[in-house]
Amino acid sequence: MHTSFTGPPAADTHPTPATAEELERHKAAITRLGNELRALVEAAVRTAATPDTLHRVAEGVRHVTGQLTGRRRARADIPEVDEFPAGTRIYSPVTGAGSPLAPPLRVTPTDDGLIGHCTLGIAHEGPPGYGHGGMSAMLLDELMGRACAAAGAPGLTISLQMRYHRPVPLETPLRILARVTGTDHRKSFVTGSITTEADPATDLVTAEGVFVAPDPRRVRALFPGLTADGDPAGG
Ligand SMILES: CCCCCCCCCCCC(=O)SCCNC(=O)CCNC(=O)[C@H](O)C(C)(C)COP(=O)(O)OP(=O)(O)OC[C@H]1O[C@@H](n2cnc3c(N)ncnc32)[C@H](O)[C@@H]1OP(=O)(O)O
Repeated sequence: MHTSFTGPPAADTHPTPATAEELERHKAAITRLGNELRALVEAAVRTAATPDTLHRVAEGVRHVTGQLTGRRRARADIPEVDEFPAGTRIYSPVTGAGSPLAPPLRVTPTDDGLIGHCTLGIAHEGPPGYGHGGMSAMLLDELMGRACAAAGAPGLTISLQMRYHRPVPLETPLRILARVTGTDHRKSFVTGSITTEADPATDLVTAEGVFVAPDPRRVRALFPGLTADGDPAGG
């Protein structure tokens, strides 16, 4: 089990979860906080509250933030609830239930790749009422990278070619697909697309990417939180 937190224990924290049940409890708590944070972010970018109210809320948020800064994981640590690189990434800005940045994208396998489902909010806006192009790239980069991992060749993006055919509507259920189309040594070639759930025949965004499984001699340096066999470090 990976011990992901460092620094002195604080009085308001609990010991690192060790059992599967405790890990599930920890995941549920992280997810609950993520849900509340996403609601806060969406409310913050939508509100028409007065400056006085915004100042008052900002004070409250500052107080809340102060409750989470006592005990932190180090930058490259892999959270113990994660299954890196192919499974749960609980703080991923794309799929992470615990990240206020993530829609979050829910990923399931298909016959030949992966499918993701999410709905973008006003916090992800580019053109008024539509998704930011960088969000589309982030959704596709993540799902295409996960498709490589699901195919047994986890890798990092070395190129991502985006094509924006039509704007991506906000507050509309989306369907994202990713599929590995070929491999060449450590390289995987991957395609992806974004459509709405309601009209899966109309591509809004498509992408072609190349992902490279890092040279095994470089993996340790790139990801110090992993052991040589690819499992999270820490016993
Ligand atoms: C455990 C996994 C966890 C995987 C964890 C997955 C998390 C998914 C996250 C979502 C996806 C991301 O955001 S990924 C983050 C964005 N991407 C990155 O930061 C990657 C930055 N790039 C790198 O660090 C490096 O290029 C690596 C590690 C990917 C590859 O380095 P390497 O292992 O030393 O490999 P190297 O021998 O140089 O290259 C192998 C082949 O790929 C080609 N190649 C390498 N880099 C490039 C490049 N930038 N542009 C063009 N081609 C390139 C080389 O020419 C060579 O082709 P040939 O001569 O054999 O033909």
